[in-house]
Amino acid sequence: MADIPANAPEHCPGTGSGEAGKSSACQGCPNQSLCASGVSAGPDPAIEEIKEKMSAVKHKILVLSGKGGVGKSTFTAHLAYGLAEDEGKQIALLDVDICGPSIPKIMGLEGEQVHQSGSGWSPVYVEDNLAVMSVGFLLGSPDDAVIWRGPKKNGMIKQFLRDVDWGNVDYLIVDTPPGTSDEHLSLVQYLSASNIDGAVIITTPQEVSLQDVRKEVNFCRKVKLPIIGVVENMSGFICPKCKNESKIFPPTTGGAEKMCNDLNIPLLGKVPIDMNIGKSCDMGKSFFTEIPDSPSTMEYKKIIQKIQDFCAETH
Ligand SMILES: Nc1ncnc2c1ncn2[C@@H]1O[C@H](COP(=O)(O)OP(=O)(O)OP(=O)(O)O)[C@@H](O)[C@H]1O
Repeated sequence: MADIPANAPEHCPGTGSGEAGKSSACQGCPNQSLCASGVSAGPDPAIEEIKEKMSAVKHKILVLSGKGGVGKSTFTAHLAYGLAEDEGKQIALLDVDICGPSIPKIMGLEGEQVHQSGSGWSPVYVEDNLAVMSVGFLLGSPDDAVIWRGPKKNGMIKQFLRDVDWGNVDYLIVDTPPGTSDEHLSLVQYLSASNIDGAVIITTPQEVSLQDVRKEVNFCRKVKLPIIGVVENMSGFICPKCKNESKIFPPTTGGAEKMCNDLNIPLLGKVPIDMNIGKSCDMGKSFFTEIPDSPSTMEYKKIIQKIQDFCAETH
């Protein structure tokens, strides 16, 4: 008997049917590649196991972007650093940017490996209260390419969510690939029973990036993923000498602010360009400790506070 998901399009053939993901009714459905991969045929016992594991994780946040290169992984790393400043809180960062894992480099963890213990895969610790897991830890060299089809990516995400020994966690932050791909569908499928707090979407002020954010917002709405808000990154450059601001990527359509107003979603903040951000990331160090008084650091921290406030209101 075919199982019809709640957000299915009209004439959905159902996840248990041979037509799942392949019929004309599936075109444009956010679940299409997931259904076509066959992972949703029949109840997946991993969902219950993941739900059990995730019951020890208080807040879950996905970091998304429409385009690549807009600063999503940099933001994710600094969200984790910022939250971990409260030593009483346990933070976990999961990098599921399977084809381009940059978190190990940004956080100075290149060459680290994952160890298997009796209670699962042990994550790599940046601080006592900041644990990281990335597909990058499973590759032989940072130059190795991951060329996987949907079902294999789905299997890896399942393992990451079910088998990593995070312990009790206050915030799990997930760095995702740009766009909406197999990885996003798998995450939503596996975490849907586990109360995701919501998604933070990163963009630059340019229309070319904002256009893809609108798609991202549609995706979130279709799969019922709450949107915590949008971060406009690389939002101008403040000259360290004269303090004048130059718009390096001038918005032609009103930038993220207008888009957020139009779509009725919060704009969490605008992070200016700071050349030292790239430098800190290349050195694998936190920009917050490297340049604590940068306008970008201050804006990041305001945004992190807003995200904490959002999560505190949800549960
Ligand atoms: N506010 C900023 N000011 C200056 N440089 C920045 C800023 N934010 C990010 N960068 C730099 O921009 C580049 C891209 O950032 P990042 O790798 O985080 O993007 P991304 O969106 O995760 O890309 P992808 O999804 O393709 O991996 C990096 O070199 C990073 O150091």
